[in-house]
Amino acid sequence: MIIQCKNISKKYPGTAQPAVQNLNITINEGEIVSLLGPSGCGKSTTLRIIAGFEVPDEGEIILAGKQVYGKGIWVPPEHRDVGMVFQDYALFPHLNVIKNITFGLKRTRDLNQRAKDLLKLANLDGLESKLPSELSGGQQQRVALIRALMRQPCIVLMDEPFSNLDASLREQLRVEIKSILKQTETTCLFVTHNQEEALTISDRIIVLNQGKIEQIGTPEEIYFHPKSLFVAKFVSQGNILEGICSGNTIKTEYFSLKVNNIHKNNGKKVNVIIRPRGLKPDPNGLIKGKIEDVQFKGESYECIVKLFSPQGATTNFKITVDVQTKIKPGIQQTFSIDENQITII
Ligand SMILES: Nc1ncnc2c1ncn2[C@@H]1O[C@H](COP(=O)(O)OP(=O)(O)OP(=O)(O)O)[C@@H](O)[C@H]1O
Repeated sequence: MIIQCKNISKKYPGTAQPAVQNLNITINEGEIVSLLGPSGCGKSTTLRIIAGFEVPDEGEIILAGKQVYGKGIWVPPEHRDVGMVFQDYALFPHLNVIKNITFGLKRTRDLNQRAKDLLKLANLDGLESKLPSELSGGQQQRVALIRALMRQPCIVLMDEPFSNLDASLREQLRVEIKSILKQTETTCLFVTHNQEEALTISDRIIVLNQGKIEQIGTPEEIYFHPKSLFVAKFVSQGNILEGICSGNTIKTEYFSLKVNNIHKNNGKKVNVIIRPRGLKPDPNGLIKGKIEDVQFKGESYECIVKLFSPQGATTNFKITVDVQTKIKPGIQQTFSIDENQITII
């Protein structure tokens, strides 16, 4: 185990709520784990506590088997053996690439070889003598990662590493950074508020809400089996309807669904979460709606559909359909439900 955080809590002076509360986190060697949550949920505080830039009020932190906080011990950041990668790259502007990545290290033959290998792996070979200002944002972020890796830290901590880049570059860099981390067998904890980013890059995701852990799991577990409404809404952008179980049917205000294994909930209220691909245009479908908005996303359309209840109520659903689907704003459309895209909580 590379990181063990036990019952970490931190409240900043003068604030009403703790920034993080009773966090228990373990990260295994070679894992890429993301801390995912909305602004202010405590992601950066958690990362900074692990790095040693913030001191928690209580708990214990063990990094690569060494106690760095708790039981009367506090190890300063420079002795924690962690590498940091920041949103704004934090490269030395007056030093070229090779000097940036070897800064503060003894230039031995082994070190030079390591620098060469890592630059090649990050597709930066040939750029050794360039200054940061002569590089693109994606190249600068890869230099920042290589600089962290040069010291062979037990873990790399990344705080929103992609957020300064535009959307297409961000997607490309995610793939490149993941590949570098995996090829170097680096353990990594990274912070993001972007659910798509967390789903694509992580082996496991820790979802934080108001300083507490909502759920920890693989991207698939978090996406397909959210344990709370918060996770369902935040991670899978699910549409939520209240329903009542009756036999193997759930009745909602807008439609009824046949669902297996819900007999034990007979008569109970549940929440039905329908992910964006759960409502499918179907000429034989029984659910009626009106397309309110259509956004082209390249591989798919993201649409807002207004559903009508028999009693005259309406609600807006966010759905995703393939680009082959004939859909445009203003049309009436019938839909069916894809049971694989539903979670009952
Ligand atoms: N130095 C500080 N002093 C007082 N309160 C702070 C301090 N740093 C953070 N906070 C508060 O602690 C809470 C958690 O902040 P934190 O920055 O960890 O959240 P975050 O999830 O990283 O948010 P963001 O994505 O916006 O950076 C917030 O309510 C924030 O206002």
